[in-house]
Amino acid sequence: MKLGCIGDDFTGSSDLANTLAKQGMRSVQYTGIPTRPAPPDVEAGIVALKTRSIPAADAIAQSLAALEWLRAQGCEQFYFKYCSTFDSTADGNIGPVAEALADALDATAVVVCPAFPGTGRSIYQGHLFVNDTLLNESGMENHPLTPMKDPDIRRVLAAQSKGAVGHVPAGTVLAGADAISTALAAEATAGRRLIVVDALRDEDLLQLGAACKGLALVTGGSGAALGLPANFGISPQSTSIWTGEAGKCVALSGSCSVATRAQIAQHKLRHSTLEVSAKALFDGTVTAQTATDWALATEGVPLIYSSAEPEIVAAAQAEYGRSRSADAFEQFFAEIARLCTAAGITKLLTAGGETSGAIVEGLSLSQLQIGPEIDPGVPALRASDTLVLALKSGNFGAPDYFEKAADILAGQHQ
Ligand SMILES: Nc1ncnc2c1ncn2[C@@H]1O[C@H](COP(=O)(O)OP(=O)(O)OP(=O)(O)O)[C@@H](O)[C@H]1O
Ligand SMILES: O=C(O)[C@@H](O)C(=O)CO
Repeated sequence: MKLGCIGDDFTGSSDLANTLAKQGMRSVQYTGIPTRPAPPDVEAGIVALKTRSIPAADAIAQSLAALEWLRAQGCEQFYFKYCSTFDSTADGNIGPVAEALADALDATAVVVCPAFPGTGRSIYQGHLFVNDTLLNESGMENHPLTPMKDPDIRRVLAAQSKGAVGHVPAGTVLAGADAISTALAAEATAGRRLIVVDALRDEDLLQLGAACKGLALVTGGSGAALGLPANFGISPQSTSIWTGEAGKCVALSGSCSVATRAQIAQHKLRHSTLEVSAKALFDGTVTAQTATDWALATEGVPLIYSSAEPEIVAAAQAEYGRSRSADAFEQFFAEIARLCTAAGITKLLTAGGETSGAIVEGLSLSQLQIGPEIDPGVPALRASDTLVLALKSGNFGAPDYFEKAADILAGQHQ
């Protein structure tokens, strides 16, 4: 294994695996830390954790354990994947985990770059944009678990970190890999170890990738990984043959992101949907069993969702508690996934990083093979001979995502 990756959530890990696979790396996504060595042909191992919004000390401990396993596989470079919208709480966990990994690896210059131009995320003057809006005006300010209220990534990171935060501005990035390398070294010499790097275009990320050759640790969204495979002499190639699965597809969404809500609205035009409110969940009016029974009896691509507008989520959190309602929905969806697969469902679509993490863990899926890209950042995945799935990050995907994803999981639209 050449590149060892640690993802702070499951959809984000599949986003990174998708990028590396498209760039030609033989990539496998692991659910948590594997207990056995990886086969020798795996070039990039992505250990997916669910550490984005847990206490920082737990996130550090799990990330260091993942690092240890990846080191034992012989990796030459390590990558910490977090969200392209820098999702984190006031306590972390991006800064604390990045610093702990840097300590463990003796890394003195660590790139911090959540840019992902393919999905509209760019960084200019240390500020993160989602398309043409600043992060804190993009809808992310209302995120149920990690509301992002400050677009200045340098300031957000500094508040979570022990050390000073550096910056490589766009002017330097546009000058290319050598200029970026020099600037990274200068920031490191000045004692600024975590260094936010501006990036607007894929070309900037390819230059950044070249500048990262030889650095022990790189951190970012999936975009900052774009140029890393080339450092290992690996070039883009077409992905392996995807055969898909016959049978029924069920979609589950606990994602309250703007993009998911638009996708649900579009899906409703042609398919049946079942909305589950926090009240229905806590009252027991809807259970995982009744929701599963509904899905199994419904034609098309049935979608069960708790996704709701920010005001509805805020009211549920006020009544039932933020983490209690999040946990209850996550366990609800995980149980539906277990019941569905036990009933012979072969295709699952899940929306939302936390939701997808709970489902993948609930199904005890140990590793995922990367298939074709459905939309930027979302690959089709094969979990076993009888189960394929796609884990969609909240704000990813086109409005027709659910129907398109179901088709691709079925082996159509190739
Ligand atoms: N109606 C609701 N009321 C309160 N909490 C909810 C509701 N629906 C979902 N949740 C919780 O909100 C959280 C949504 O986070 P999740 O990561 O799944 O989606 P997302 O934030 O859109 O995706 P991503 O993290 O990929 O951007 C989950 O913990 C989920 O259980
Ligand atoms: O980087 C992203 O935006 C996604 O891969 C993700 O992590 C969202 O949860």
